[in-house]
Amino acid sequence: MMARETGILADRAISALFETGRLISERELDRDQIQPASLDLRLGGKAFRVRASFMPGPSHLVSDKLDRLSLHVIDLSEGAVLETGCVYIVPLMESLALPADMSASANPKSSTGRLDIFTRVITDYAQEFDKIPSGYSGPLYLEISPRTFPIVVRRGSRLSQIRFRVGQALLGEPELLKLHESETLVASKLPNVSGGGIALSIDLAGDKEGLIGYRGKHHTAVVDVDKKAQHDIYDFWEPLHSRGRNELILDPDEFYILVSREAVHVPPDYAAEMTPFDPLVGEFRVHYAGFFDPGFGHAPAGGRGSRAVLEVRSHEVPFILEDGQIVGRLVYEHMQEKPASLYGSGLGSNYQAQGLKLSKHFRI
Ligand SMILES: O=c1ccn([C@H]2C[C@H](O)[C@@H](COP(=O)(O)OP(=O)(O)OP(=O)(O)O)O2)c(=O)[nH]1
Repeated sequence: MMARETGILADRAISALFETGRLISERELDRDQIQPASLDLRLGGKAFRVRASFMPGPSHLVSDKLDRLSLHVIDLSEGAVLETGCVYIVPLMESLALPADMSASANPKSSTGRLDIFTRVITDYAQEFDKIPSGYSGPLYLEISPRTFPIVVRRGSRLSQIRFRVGQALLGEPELLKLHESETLVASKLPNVSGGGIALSIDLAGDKEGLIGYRGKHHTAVVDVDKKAQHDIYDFWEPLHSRGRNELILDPDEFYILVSREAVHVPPDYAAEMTPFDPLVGEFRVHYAGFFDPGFGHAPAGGRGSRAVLEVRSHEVPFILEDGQIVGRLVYEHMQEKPASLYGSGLGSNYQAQGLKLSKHFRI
């Protein structure tokens, strides 16, 4: 099939960006750094502990702000602990020289969101976080603020990811409904399409044992972001069980890992993104709206029945979530072309065919 002109760049096109000097990295790429529709971004060698988060604004470089706001510089070459409640800025190894018709957007990796590590990509002259305007040329920085667990990171750790886009690629509602009819995007009897996205609701009925989710513990040991299956779940998480009512009272400022009631499907020619549910409907939100890869939940890629894992917080007031309540929406975009490798097929993918799944750092 011919590549579309507009759309999200697939793996091959991301590799080509390196070859043409549109993407520059201070070190050779890691083997699995290019994903089906995104590139993982790597931390550089130092972290700046800053007093507070900031936006550079139209007339400032990030480095200008760091000169003013940096309290201490931390060497990441051997690894260092980033503490909860503190804000750090880390220059990333990758930088950009995008063509005029190409923009990009960034998001925490799902593993980062599941650890409640708040991250946002910042560019020079930025007026928005995680958005890289068309034609941007310059460095990338990552703001990091661990919320629940202190973490160990090092030069090369991958916390955030970036997607590249040519033109406008978002599916309108009629197109989204048509795709849902042929491909079942969200396995719901009554698909709810509105606000440009298809709704996901929460499962609070639980599994056979009535497990509905996990609540992060406080004052834990540190999590090394680069190590898989290192930690015992129960040292970091309190399991939550249904007590018959299929509801959960969200405690403000606690962090919850929950799961969607519906299975989710991203066909190979599309990429999806979860957007938080309208906060006007309740003072809670899916905290880290994330990227969903082409092939996630796709049966030929081993994904049948994959649910979406949801990272949920309530703000200001306690809030009762009920089984089946809408908590987020998936928006879909066209890929420019089908990726060479789909999510779940030989990329070391951690979450294909997942149910209620904590991040890869924990062992059962
Ligand atoms: O809020 C989210 C975001 C994503 N996902 C799923 C869909 C996505 O395709 C998959 C992997 O996401 P990502 O690539 O961001 O995670 P990762 O940490 O890089 O894991 P992997 O190593 O499996 O790519 O997790 C969720 O369940 N919930």
